[in-house]
Amino acid sequence: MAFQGSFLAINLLIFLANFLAKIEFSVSAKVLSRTISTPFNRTIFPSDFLFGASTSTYQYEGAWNEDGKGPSIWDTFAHTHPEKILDRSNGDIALDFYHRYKEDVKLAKFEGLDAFRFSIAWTRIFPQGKLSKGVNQAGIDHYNNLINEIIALGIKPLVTLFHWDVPQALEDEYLGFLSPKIVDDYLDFVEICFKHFGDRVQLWTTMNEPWIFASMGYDAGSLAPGRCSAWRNNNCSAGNSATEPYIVGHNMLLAHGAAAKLYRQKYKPIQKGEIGIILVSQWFEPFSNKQEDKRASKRALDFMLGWFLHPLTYGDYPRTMRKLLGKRLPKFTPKESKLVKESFEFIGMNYYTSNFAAHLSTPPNTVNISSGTDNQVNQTTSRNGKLIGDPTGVSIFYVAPWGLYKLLVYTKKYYKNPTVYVTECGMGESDIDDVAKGINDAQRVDFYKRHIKALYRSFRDGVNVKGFFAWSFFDNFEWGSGYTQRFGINFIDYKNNLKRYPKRSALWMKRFLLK
Ligand SMILES: N=C(CCCS[C@@H]1CC(=O)N(Cc2ccccc2)C1=O)N[C@@H]1O[C@H](CO[C@@H]2OC[C@@H](O)[C@H](O)[C@H]2O)[C@@H](O)[C@H](O)[C@H]1O
Repeated sequence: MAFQGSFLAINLLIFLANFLAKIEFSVSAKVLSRTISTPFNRTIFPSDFLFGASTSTYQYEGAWNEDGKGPSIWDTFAHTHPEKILDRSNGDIALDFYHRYKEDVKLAKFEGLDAFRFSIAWTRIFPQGKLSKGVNQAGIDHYNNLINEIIALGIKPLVTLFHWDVPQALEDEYLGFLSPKIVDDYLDFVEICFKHFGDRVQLWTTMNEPWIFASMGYDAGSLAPGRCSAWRNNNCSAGNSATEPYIVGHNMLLAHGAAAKLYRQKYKPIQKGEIGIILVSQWFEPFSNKQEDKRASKRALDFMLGWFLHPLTYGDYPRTMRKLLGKRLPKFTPKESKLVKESFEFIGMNYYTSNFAAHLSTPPNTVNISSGTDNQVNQTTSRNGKLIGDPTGVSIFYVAPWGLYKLLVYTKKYYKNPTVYVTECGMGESDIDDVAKGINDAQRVDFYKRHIKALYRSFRDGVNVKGFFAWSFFDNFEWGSGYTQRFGINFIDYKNNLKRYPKRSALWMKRFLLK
């Protein structure tokens, strides 16, 4: 197998890692004393703190039409809109994780991971999206085998039930999450998962990043299903960037609430697991000490994190959204508000980068309206000529570990200190094809050292954080960027049978985890 085939390479890498790690772990006491005592390894966190790595179906599995799987909107989107993918690629094969998961999970074990996050493809379970159109036993078998492989190696599965791959059949029938009809079909799907996998899965998340799905899929039109207003000129066949993101976000919250209610009433009493939802936010640093910029920062956080976490915590959208959006923002009925409020045991938080937030002096655009500008914030990545953080291979991401700390402390302060798992955190490089260059990811080692220290500071300051998952376990299909961006702690050689190679960051993680 590819992993065994590169075992010699790994031994050489371990030697390199040992040499480098002696440098990287001997962080000077002065530097650490300001934040944490030496040594810098997992023992500074509680023994049950989970360190893991994250993946997702469409970005990893491939086998897009194998073993009875039906098409998702991502299969359709990537096949019909190759122009929206930087390298015109798709996830038909991806990393072939569908067939190679046994060796891949063994690599996760080798690297010392406590937990492994993956998502379940709705259309492997319901090829036509709904129970009445048939259950695909081969899909159930696949995820049973994957979960059994993970458990057998003593690793904890953290399962994402929906990572953007809506069944195409439901998009065709009623436009997917634009319709409240999806709640019942989603509920049938998650119930099959609870029933068949819940005896071994203790950490469930209902969906990944509703903010990105709603904003990129229905405002920008850059991700599936690729809907947007005509004025965006983004080759969208239909859509309304001013209203559809909020309709979709609302139905996602209702679907989440219904799933959480089902789990808590019917499965949790027996299976004793926990259910949450995965949100994403940047940190928004006020551009200046001016009150208007501090208000802009709060507004930006309301429109990205609060859009979902405020209803989940308090039962309604943030006041700023209500005030600025008026009728464009759906209302919760009393029953819906009750369904959504406190409908989680933990929050998954995905963090990548920070922006400066400044008051927008120009009046809002009242002609070409989009959810992306509704917050009336001028977001920048530099201030007075100084970048917000070190640049990375992804033009919109800068290294800002302090932003993770601030975001977590903000969540503690404004959202009742929920239990949090950082379910994605990572950086990307671009235009790397050479294995030797790709595995020597010194910046990513520095990225993880700095972000785990920031995480520790938040933990020490009372944030109820329970885990940290790297995005991503492997380089993978990065949506609109295709395979041009690499976020993995393990390298994929796309030019040589998708061979896997641990990067320096994976070997650093292994030593940090004392494995
Ligand atoms: N990155 C995010 C959201 C970050 C929000 S911050 C900012 C806002 C925004 O529109 N984008 C672009 C974007 C677009 C699509 C997906 C992700 C990110 C941002 O990165 N989510 C996670 O990002 C991971 C990395 O996403 C990459 O981020 C950089 C983009 O250039 C690239 O296309 C995307 O795949 C995905 O692989 C995971 O599936 C997804 O859960």
